[in-house]
Amino acid sequence: MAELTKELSQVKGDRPADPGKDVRVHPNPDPPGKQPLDVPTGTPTVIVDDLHIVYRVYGAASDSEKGNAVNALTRLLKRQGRPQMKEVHAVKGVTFVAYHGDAIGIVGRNGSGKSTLLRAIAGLLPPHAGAVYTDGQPSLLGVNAALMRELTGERNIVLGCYAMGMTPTEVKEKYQEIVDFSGIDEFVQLPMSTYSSGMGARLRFAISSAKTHDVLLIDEALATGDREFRKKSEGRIRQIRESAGTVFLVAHDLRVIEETCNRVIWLHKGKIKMDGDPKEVIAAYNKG
Ligand SMILES: Nc1ncnc2c1ncn2[C@@H]1O[C@H](COP(=O)(O)OP(=O)(O)OP(=O)(O)O)[C@@H](O)[C@H]1O
Repeated sequence: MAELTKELSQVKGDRPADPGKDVRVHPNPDPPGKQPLDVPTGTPTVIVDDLHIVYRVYGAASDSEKGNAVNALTRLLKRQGRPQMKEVHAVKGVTFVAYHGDAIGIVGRNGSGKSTLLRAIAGLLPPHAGAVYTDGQPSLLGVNAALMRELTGERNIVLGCYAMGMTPTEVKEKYQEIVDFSGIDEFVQLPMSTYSSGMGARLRFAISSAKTHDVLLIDEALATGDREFRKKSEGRIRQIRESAGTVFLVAHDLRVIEETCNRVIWLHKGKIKMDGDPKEVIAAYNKG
């Protein structure tokens, strides 16, 4: 771990000092015998080092109890609760380095750990083991701009922009652009509870992408928009990449990934099965 941290600071040392940036580290104690990650030179934005994420579900039935009425009755008669704790090992030793300008698509079957990985990079889930190092503040689309259903689109835009750290002047400058990009028109004056799921997703994307992000994490947000909005969103993602950010994109629509990303990571049962050129990885994923 110390080796990795040293190498990261050496890589950062090659670049001009940027006081606005920081390196956030979400480490956990190394498992014994772990080898340090071999970090290639360049300008990494995210380093995921042998990351393990484990969910703990309290009160969950163990496998032997599932659907077993006798067990349920016995527990009831003995006045036993269900204290069992079940662990779900969602991400199992994932390691990779993302660079400035990367747009990385993450593919995998349902339950393979895609959303969990994004949430861990965003710092929303603590590692069980391993670590995530990020250069700057990662933003998970739709979470950082925490929108409130009972408030109007207008209020959500203003609050969402403030939540992302914009100044009042920046909010004023960006407001109309966000409304136009989202395409929600006069609905902006109505509470978000009146929006369709597609409209909500469009507004969320418009707010979140109005700010230049160091690391933008997008989880299926493009899936709900229509074709026209998807095209606009892809253009916005390209802009973010060009402004030297890094984008992670989870989408079940492989066309979106292929058209938007320069690299694809295939997760299978919590592990990386393949990491590389979008065409090659998607072809292998479609076969396997
Ligand atoms: N809050 C949670 N509590 C317990 N287990 C969870 C939780 N969230 C996810 N899991 C489990 O972790 C594993 C990975 O889930 P995750 O949502 O990351 O997969 P995914 O690849 O994003 O799936 P999908 O394509 O269906 O969205 C699954 O086994 C899932 O059941």
